[in-house]
Amino acid sequence: SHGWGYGANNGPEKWGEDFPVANGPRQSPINIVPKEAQYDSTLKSLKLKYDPSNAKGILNNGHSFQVDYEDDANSSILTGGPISGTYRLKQFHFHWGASNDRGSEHTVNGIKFPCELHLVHWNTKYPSFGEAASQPDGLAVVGVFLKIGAANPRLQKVLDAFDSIKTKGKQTVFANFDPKTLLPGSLDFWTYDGSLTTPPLLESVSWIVLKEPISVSPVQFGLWGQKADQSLKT
Ligand SMILES: NS(=O)(=O)c1c(F)cccc1F
Ligand SMILES: [Zn+2]
Repeated sequence: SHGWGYGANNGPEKWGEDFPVANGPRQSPINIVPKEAQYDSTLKSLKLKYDPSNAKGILNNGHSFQVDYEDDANSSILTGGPISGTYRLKQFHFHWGASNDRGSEHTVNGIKFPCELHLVHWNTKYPSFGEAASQPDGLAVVGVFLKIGAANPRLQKVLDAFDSIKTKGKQTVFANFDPKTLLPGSLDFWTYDGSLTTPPLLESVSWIVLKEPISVSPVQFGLWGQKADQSLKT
C-alpha cells in the first residue's frame, strides 16, 4: 500500500484516514508555550541510567534513523520525572526537515527547531514495548531539541553511521554508545500526556521535553541532509 509518509498524498493531514486516533484527545506533537506551563512541585527530577553496551544497531526505517537497544533487562532505564516505576530504553531516533527553518515536531512559542531527538522508553509493568505502546501509561519519550551552532562531537558517531544506511530498510551494527552523552547540561523539562507523533499515533506517551537544546554545527547538519534520503521528511 502507499503507506504513510510526509508527502502531499500521504502526509500528516491524511494520517487520520488510516489512523482515526489522529483525531483523539491527546495527540502529539503540540506547541509548548512556556508562559502557560504550570509548575508542579510533585514532579521528581529525571533519572537516566544507560548501559552503552546495550546499543545494538542503527536502522534507516524510511521515516527516521533509529538506534536500537537491548531491552531484556533493566540496564538502560528512565525513572523519576513525571513517571512512576521503571521504563526501559528501546531506541532513540531523530526528526528533521529539508531546511533549517523546520524539522522538529514539538514547537516552543510556535518556533520549530531544525531537529528533534526522541529517546523512547517503555513501562516495565508491561511485558514488552509492543504491549506497552497500546497502554495510556505505556511509553515515556524524552525529547531534545537540536539547534544549529557549535559542532557537537558526541553526535559525530551517529552521523558517521548514516553513511552506511542511506536507503530505507538498511541497518548496520552500532555498538557501545551512551545516549546520555547527547543530553544537554540541564534536565529541566516540560511534560504532558500525548501520543506517538507518527502512525500508529497511539495515545500512550508521557512526553518529557527538555528545555535546553543541544547543538549541531551547520557542517554536521548539512551532511545529515545529504545522507538521509530526503523523502524521509519534507
Ligand atoms: N516519534 S515518537 O517517539 O512518538 C514514536 C515512537 F517512539 C515509536 C513509534 C512511532 C513514533 F512516532
Ligand atoms: Zn519521534
